[in-house]
This record gives sequence, C-alpha cells and structure tokens, in this order.
Amino acid sequence: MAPAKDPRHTKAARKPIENNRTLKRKRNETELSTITQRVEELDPKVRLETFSELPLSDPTSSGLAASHFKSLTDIQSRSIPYALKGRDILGAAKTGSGKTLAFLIPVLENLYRKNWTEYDGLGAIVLSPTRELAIQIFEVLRKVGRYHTFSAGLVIGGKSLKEEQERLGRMNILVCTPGRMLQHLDQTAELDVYNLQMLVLDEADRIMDMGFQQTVDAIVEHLPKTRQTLLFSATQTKKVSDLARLSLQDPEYVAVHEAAASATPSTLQQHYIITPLPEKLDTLFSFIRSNLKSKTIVFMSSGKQVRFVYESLRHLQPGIPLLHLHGRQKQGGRLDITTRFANSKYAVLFSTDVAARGLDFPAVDWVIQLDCPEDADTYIHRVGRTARYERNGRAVLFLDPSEEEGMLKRLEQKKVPIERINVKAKKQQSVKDQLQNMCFKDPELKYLGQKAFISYVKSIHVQKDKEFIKGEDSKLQKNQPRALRYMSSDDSDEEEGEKKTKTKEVVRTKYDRMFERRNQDVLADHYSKLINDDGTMVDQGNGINGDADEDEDFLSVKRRFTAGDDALGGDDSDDSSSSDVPAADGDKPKFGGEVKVVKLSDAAEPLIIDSKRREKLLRSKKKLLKYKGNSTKLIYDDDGVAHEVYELQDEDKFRAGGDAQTQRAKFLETEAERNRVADIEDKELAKQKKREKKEKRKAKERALAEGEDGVAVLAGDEEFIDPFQSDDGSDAESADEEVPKLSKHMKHVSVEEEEDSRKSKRSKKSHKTESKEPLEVNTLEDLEALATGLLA
Ligand SMILES: Nc1ncnc2c1ncn2[C@@H]1O[C@H](COP(=O)(O)OP(=O)(O)OP(=O)(O)O)[C@@H](O)[C@H]1O
Repeated sequence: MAPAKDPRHTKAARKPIENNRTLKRKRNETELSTITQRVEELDPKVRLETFSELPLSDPTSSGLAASHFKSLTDIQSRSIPYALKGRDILGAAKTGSGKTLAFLIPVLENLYRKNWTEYDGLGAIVLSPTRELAIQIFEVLRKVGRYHTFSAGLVIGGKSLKEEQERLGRMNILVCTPGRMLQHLDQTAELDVYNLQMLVLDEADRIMDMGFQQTVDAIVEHLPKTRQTLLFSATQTKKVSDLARLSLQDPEYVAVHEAAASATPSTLQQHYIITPLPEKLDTLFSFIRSNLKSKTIVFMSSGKQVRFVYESLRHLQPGIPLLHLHGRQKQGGRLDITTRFANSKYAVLFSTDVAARGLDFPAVDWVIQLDCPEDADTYIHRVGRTARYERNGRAVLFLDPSEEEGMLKRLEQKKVPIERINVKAKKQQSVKDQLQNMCFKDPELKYLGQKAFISYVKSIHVQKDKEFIKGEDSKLQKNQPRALRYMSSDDSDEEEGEKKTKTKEVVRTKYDRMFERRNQDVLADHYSKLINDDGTMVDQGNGINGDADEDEDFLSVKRRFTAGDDALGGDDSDDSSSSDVPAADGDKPKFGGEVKVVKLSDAAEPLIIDSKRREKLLRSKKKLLKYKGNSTKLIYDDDGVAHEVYELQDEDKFRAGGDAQTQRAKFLETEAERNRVADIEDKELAKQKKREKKEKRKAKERALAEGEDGVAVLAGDEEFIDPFQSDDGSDAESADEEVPKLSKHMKHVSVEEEEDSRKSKRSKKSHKTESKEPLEVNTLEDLEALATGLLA
C-alpha cells in the first residue's frame, strides 16, 4: 500500500504557503519602492521633529519604538535626511546629543533599501577609537536593529583571531576598533570588502589623529572608493587633508553647536579650582568624602597615576565604592568595570582618557579632572561624560597655578564657559600623614607612587602644548613628585625644598634622609637610581623613556616623528633603550636616554613612529614591506647594471606575448597562484611552530609542578619588580595566554600590577631562578575576582 501523503506536501496545501511568500515578497517590494521614493522626495533642509516623519523602514521604526526613541535630537534631524540620501557627512554636535543614532539609522536604512542580504557580504564598517565605545555602539545597533535580518559583528580583539576570522565572512555590518580591523583586512581571506557601501568614523577627529593615522590610512586603502562616508564627533575635524585621506565626496557639514554660545551642553555646570600639585590628593579625598551619594568620574593623565590614586584612596576607605579603568587592563576586566560603574548608583571611577570619549554611563553627577587635559578638545570630551541628553551634570577641573592661564585661554577659544570656585577650607582634609605612613608600611604602594610620578613627569614632558607650563620655575614645581611629596610629613620641609630648588641649593628633606638609610626596604636601590645627587631624574635603560604604560589614547599626546628624522639622533641598532618619548622640537631628550627610531630612509612614504608599540610592530619585516612600496623586477645587463624589465626587452618580442593588459592579467594570475601556495605552506609552518611552542610550555609547566612543594616563596629584594623594566605590553599577547601567578606577600596588589611584575620577572631571568617563582597559581578569573574583591 502506498504510504499516505503528508497533507503539508500536497499541492493544495503548498499553494497557500507559496501565495504567502509571494504576497510577502510583493509587500516588501512595494514597501521598498515607497520608502525609496520618499527618500528621494525628502527635503533635507526641512527640520523634522520625530522619527515617524522620516522615511524609515518598518524594521527600523519598530526598533526605535521598542527602544523608546520618539523625537529627534538636533543632530539627528539635521544629518539623517542627508545621510539617507547617500551624502557624505561631517557631523559635529555636543557630547551626549545622540550622534550614535545619527549614523546607525542611515547604516540600517541604506543597506535595507539596497535589499542587502547575507550574500552581499560586508555592507558597512563603523570604526570606534576604543573597545568600550565599540561595544556600546554595537549594543545600540542591536537594540534599534533588532527587527532587521542583517548580521552584525563586533571586532575589537580580545578573542583569538581565528575565532573571529571564521565569522567575519558572514557579516553585513561590523563595529570595530581600527587596529583589529586592519589586522583582519590584512589577514582574513574570508573578509571581502569590495562591495562595502558605508564607512562610519565615530569620534572621527580622534580616529584621524596621529595615533591612528597609519592604521586608518591602511584600512582606507583596502576599501572601495565609491562608498558613503560618515564622520561624527563632538570636536570635529574639518581639515581638507583629513577629508582627502578618506576620499570624502562633497561632504555635508552638519555642525549643530557651531552657532551655539557654548561647545558644551547647557545643562552642564563647569568650574575649576586652583590647587597646587602637592595638595591635589587632599582636595580629591575631601571632595569624595563630601560627595558619598554621587556618581563621579575622575580623569588622570596616565594609567600609573590612576593605579596609584586608586590604591591610595582605597586604603583610606572613603566610604564609597572605588573603581579604576585604564588601557593596560585586560579586556574582560575593563568590561566588567565599565558595566559595574554603569550599574552603580554611587561610585567613583578613576580613569585615563580611555573613558573620555563616547561612553554613555547613565546618571554621572560629577566629572573631576585631577590632571589637566592635554587640550581643550579632551576637556570637552571628558566633561561630556556627564550632563548627557538633557540631564544635569557638574564638572570640576583641578589646575595647578602654572596651568591656569594657558588652559583658560584655550577653553575660552573653544567656547567653554567655566568659572573659578574655591575649596571650602573647613571641608579640606589632609591625608598626607596617612599616605606617608601607608607608604612606609607598604612598599608596593610606595613603588606605585614612584611609577605614578614618573608617568606624570612623562605626561608633562610629552605634552603637545608647552604653553601650559610656564617658565622654568613652574616646570620645576610641576616636575616635583606628587606621590613622593606625600611621603614627606613636614610641610615646611617641602616648601623649603621648593625654595632651595630655585636657588639650586641642595636640600636634604626628611624624605631624602629616609632614603639615605641603606637597606631600609626593597626600593632603596631603585630610588637612588631614580634620583641623581642633584635631584634630577635620570633614565636607566628603559626607565622614564622606556616606561610605556600608555593605552591607545595616550599615544595621542605624543608628537610625530618621521623615520630618518636627524634631530632625533636615532640609532636603530640598539633596541633596548628605544623610546616613545620624543624630544622637544630640536631638543635633546630632557631626561637623558636617547630617543630611538627605526630608520627607514628608503621608505616609500614617511613612517610615523608615535608609540613604542608601533615602533616594535614596524620592526617586523612583514609590516615594513607595507612602507617600502611595491617591489620592481630588475634585470642585470652584462656590466652588472640593473634595468627595469621593459628597458631590455625587444618591443616586437614583447608584443608577441599579447597585448599589455593580457600579459599583465596573466602575470597577476600566476603570481597569485604562487602566493596562494606559499601562503598555505607558511600557515602550516606557523601552526607547527605554535604547536611546538605549546608543547614546550606544557612541558615546562609540568616540570615546575613536579618541583613545587606547596610552600609559597616570599620574594626577596632581588626578586622585586624593577621599576626600570619596560612594561610596554610588547609581550601582552603571550601574557594573556599564560596563567598568572600570585605571590602571597602581595596582598593588595592588583591584577595588572601582578601582570607587570610577572613580565618584569620573566625578562629579568638573571635575577632569579625557577624555584623562586611565586608558587600559587590562579586562573585569570580568580585574579580578577580577587582584585575586584579588594575594592573598598
Ligand atoms: N532621539 C533620542 N531620544 C531620546 N534619547 C536619545 C535620543 N538619541 C540619543 N538618545 C540618548 O542620549 C544619550 C547620548 O547619546 P549618544 O551616546 O549617541 O551621544 P553622543 O552625541 O554620541 O555623545 P558623545 O559625543 O559623548 O559620544 C544616550 O543615552 C542615548 O540613548
């Protein structure tokens, strides 16, 4: 007997399904053509008030409604119509004014109207300068784009390249950081950008500045020229050269705040206080104590500053949760911190400029700038973390007397209204004595203080705008260690010290005497290396100059150095003392130690070296090839003189091989095949090397485990972290893969500090033997949990 037919498969049953599909397709086609027509008819000069007035697709409209977005902000109503019409945009609007939707809606809509499907490949790239901001943009995209069928990916590193590579080929929209994007464009065969329709740069001025210059230029080289480009920032670049670099076509400049009285939100109250360097921590602590029911971000100039201030104040237990964020933390930890801060009602977040741009923490009450920002734009972005989207907020800038005039002038030029206020003397608390005691008791803290001081001096030294620091006296004063000053309990001593510095007399403060006592603690040696007899700083190997704690953001304060710049006196033969701290124009580096650059005089275009990490990267042959231009095939004649191929070839013979185009195509084809084969071999080789390395590491770990007797070894003097060891993150990737070890004596040490310590120890093999390695092994998660568990 023939089996009964599944009723769903009968002709009669199939018909309605097909009808449904056809109907749906027809509906979609009609919807598409209606929207397309509405977009064509849209007059971008007419100010619309609500999203419903815009010609948007159903999925976008539903996504906006589900996310409770109804009315348009100024920048949205002025830029979205142009962007929908396919125009390139230069969008500038105050912080917190809704720029993210101003570019995400056109991305979704323009791809939708083009009927973009998974088979069309990558349609749009959104670049963000930091990982945190990329994550945030991606979240907004997921929210408003939830009813679309596009696939979207977040490419920010932190995962294995391979894992990301496998997925990239299927993506329609990518939100990414420039470095990782370029890595994929260079290495991921599955990533095809030939069809790319849109490129978006959020915080465009930052992405276009010198920290990212090379990367962005290299990314753009990969992309098709005919595409739509959208640039957004609160502080926008209008430089023709920048626009040319991105091949912008007749861009529409939408500057919402250009005509406004101020460049910052009107709901933001801005003040500054004059607080000499030695009193900053007292003032900060007093401020925190008086604002326990607030959510505050405190910005500082470097990761080391952040760590020292965080550790110091944590020990003082001000009575509010403290968090800290800087670029050298692991990705997972950073994400955890931003999420915790976002979800906190009351907390203080100490941060570098990694959190200065774009981050949309809800309900931040105060932004404190403990260290003066490098320029007025950075000021604007930092204070923009509060008073977002019509909310109120307050910002206080701490200025050393030497910084007042210069900074105020720049803020005025940028239309930033700021008023001076004074600290109430009654509320001012001094924490000097407590900090001094803590530093005596806890060498870790003292060490952090020293590192913070070094990085502070360095941040002043590389400050682009030298006018901030006026006159030699103020420079001297500024260069005095904030952290070290806290170790002196005697104010009069300190003042005296300053006066004497001016008259070049040698003063022996209590603090000096303290360090003169030999073997007082593990840092005695380091201190004497650090401070010369005359009290000036000296560079020790990788000391000040090689001490690279910078996150991506910090790169931006460095001045540009082109390869082969004679004024630098670079010597590429010595890697060990290479530095990312450039000398003042035409000057010798201030703190001794030579500034080293890779010489690339034969580079096709000047190579910009603006960070140590970049310098290292560029030492790899593969990377360097990029700057050498295309190679040319040369043929030598009988006299050994090199000629271009065509010079020696007979024209008739050449023509016999077919026309130039065919020959070129043929040549490219054979070369591509050759490369493909070579590529496969290379990859196999790389895999094999990786396997061998892994096996070696495992064997080493096994040997170590067998040698352990379960007793933790306390680090002695010689094992202690050398402050002059570079922790520039050059081995960050390998460190990521390793299981961190925690020495039991380091009770309060943070995860990153532990990381630094491990790296230093690894590179200081001569100072220790295997058996002296700290024995307690934890997973990274354990360590992070431990670090966060230590929060006050
Ligand atoms: N049309 C809107 N209606 C209501 N809220 C909005 C609207 N557009 C944006 N927002 C909200 O305003 C806040 C700030 O938006 P967004 O982060 O896009 O600002 P921004 O201009 O990019 O700021 P920044 O310059 O600091 O990067 C967000 O919380 C966002 O949800």
